[in-house]
Amino acid sequence: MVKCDKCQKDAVTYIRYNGSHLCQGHFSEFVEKRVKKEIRNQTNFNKVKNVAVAISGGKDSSVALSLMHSVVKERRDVTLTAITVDEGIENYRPETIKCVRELCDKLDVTLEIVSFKDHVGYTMDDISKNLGYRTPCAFCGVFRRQCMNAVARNINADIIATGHNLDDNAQAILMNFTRGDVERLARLSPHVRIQPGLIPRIHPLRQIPEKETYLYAIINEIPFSDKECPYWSAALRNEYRDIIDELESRSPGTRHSILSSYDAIKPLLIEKYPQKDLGKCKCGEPSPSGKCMACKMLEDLNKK
Ligand SMILES: Nc1ncnc2c1ncn2[C@@H]1O[C@H](COP(=O)(O)OP(=O)(O)OP(=O)(O)O)[C@@H](O)[C@H]1O
Repeated sequence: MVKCDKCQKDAVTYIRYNGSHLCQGHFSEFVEKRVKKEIRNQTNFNKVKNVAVAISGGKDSSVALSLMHSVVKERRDVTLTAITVDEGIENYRPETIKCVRELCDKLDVTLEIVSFKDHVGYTMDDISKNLGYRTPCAFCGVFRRQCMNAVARNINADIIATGHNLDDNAQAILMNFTRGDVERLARLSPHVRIQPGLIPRIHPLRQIPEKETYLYAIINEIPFSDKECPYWSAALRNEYRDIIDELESRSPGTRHSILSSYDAIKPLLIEKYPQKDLGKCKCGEPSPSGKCMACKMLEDLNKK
């Protein structure tokens, strides 16, 4: 059995991009150190007093909530709330919500659940029957972000932490580069600019590969669901996931390089694409151009 590089215990994993073998304890420490550093870098706790974590019940957001909880519990001046959006996806969301409740009970964190049905009038299963030229994920992403933002604003959250990991971040960066959507690159979260009505989103797990969050959740007995969304195969992201996986397997460390290149040019992107003042849509959500995307999509759906 291969031993841990830091002690005499058996290794549970090999980290290819830095060549280390780690036991359970040292692996957990390796993850926690980087996540806590990211939380500190992305959050100014002198100003942030009310933290929301968007949790779907998957491994990443469940790990994000657990680690945010371990940072926040040492601070009496900061409150933590979990937010879950119930999109109305049969055979998927009910099971994941069960896991969310279990974790919130375990950590004693207040949970706010908001449903598409109540917020936009349709479940995702209803919407999937009337997609038109759009993919289900196009609707789901827009409505979900709107629900998350509205709830976070209602509870006076200063930030929303999501479970986006290193793979998610590298995919988003590559996707926007290859599409030539440079302006959107400047706006990717973690958000560094504060916009009225839009609660900034942070990514505590942005340095952690997906496989590591999975292992961390298992080792630390964090309840989560690994059920897959039935609409997953339609996600545009999947193509970029395959490309990045291939690059990473040939050249370990590629995902970290994509992220650090992006971080190096982000200040220049922000300078080139200065923040547009956000107006307010009639629904109350911030929008750069009058009617927000969610209202436009809803109008399309109502016509059908
Ligand atoms: N239904 C939801 N309710 C609350 N937050 C959500 C929901 N779906 C996604 N999120 C947030 O957006 C992040 C990225 O979404 P994604 O679809 O990749 O998550 P997932 O695969 O369902 O689960 P996870 O990222 O937790 O493993 C999640 O980590 C979570 O923070």
